[in-house]
Amino acid sequence: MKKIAASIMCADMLNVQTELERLEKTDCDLLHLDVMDGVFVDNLALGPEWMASVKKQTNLPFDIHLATEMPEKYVEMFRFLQPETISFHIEAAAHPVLLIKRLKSYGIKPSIALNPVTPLEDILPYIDEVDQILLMTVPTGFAGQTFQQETLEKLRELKNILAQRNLQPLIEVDGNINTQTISWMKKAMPDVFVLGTSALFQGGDANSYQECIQEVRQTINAYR
Ligand SMILES: O=C(CO)[C@H](O)[C@H](O)COP(=O)(O)O
Repeated sequence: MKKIAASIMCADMLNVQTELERLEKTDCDLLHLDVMDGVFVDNLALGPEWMASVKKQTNLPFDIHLATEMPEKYVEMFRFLQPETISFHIEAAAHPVLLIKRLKSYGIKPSIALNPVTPLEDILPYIDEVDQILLMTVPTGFAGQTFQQETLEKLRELKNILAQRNLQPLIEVDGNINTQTISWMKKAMPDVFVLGTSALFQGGDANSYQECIQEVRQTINAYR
């Protein structure tokens, strides 16, 4: 079953409760939460206390993306939220194997993230240890960017490698994900689709959110 994650940093931040209520009425599967430290990326986003308040208002499982240096430190900071998944960047992790083990010991699914410019080779030593691979389709850091076409080849290559090695971590894609960019992935469909400003959060209401998610699901199903 393919999963849809709503990227809450793209929501109307002055009306978060309403946004969460709208998402609860859809068949969205996950809440994607970006942590940005102003160092790994030139942006700041989403702290642990704010997320704790969000958790009280939603039943959606948390899919946390650490767009940070020192992911080891941030895992300790965010683990109390009991997220389903935490993604950390291969570019930032000092000891990926230890971090993966630690996440597992906390009952959190480890996910390894990579930016469009990062070669796939950098994550290959770890792909048999993780539950998910987060393939960024724009440079991590900002909403509203343009899809990087070269990530399509990376996606195909990753799918081939996983098939050859008989591995089944989920592939998550994030960055300018909408029905058009999903249609470009028809040769290699990912498993988890993060929806931000380019599909979901466009100032609509609960109905338009559900329509958007249905349309995205139809597009995914058309190419499976
Ligand atoms: O990854 C992100 C920013 O780096 C956000 O999670 C978000 O998904 C961006 O979505 P969009 O590109 O549709 O605005």
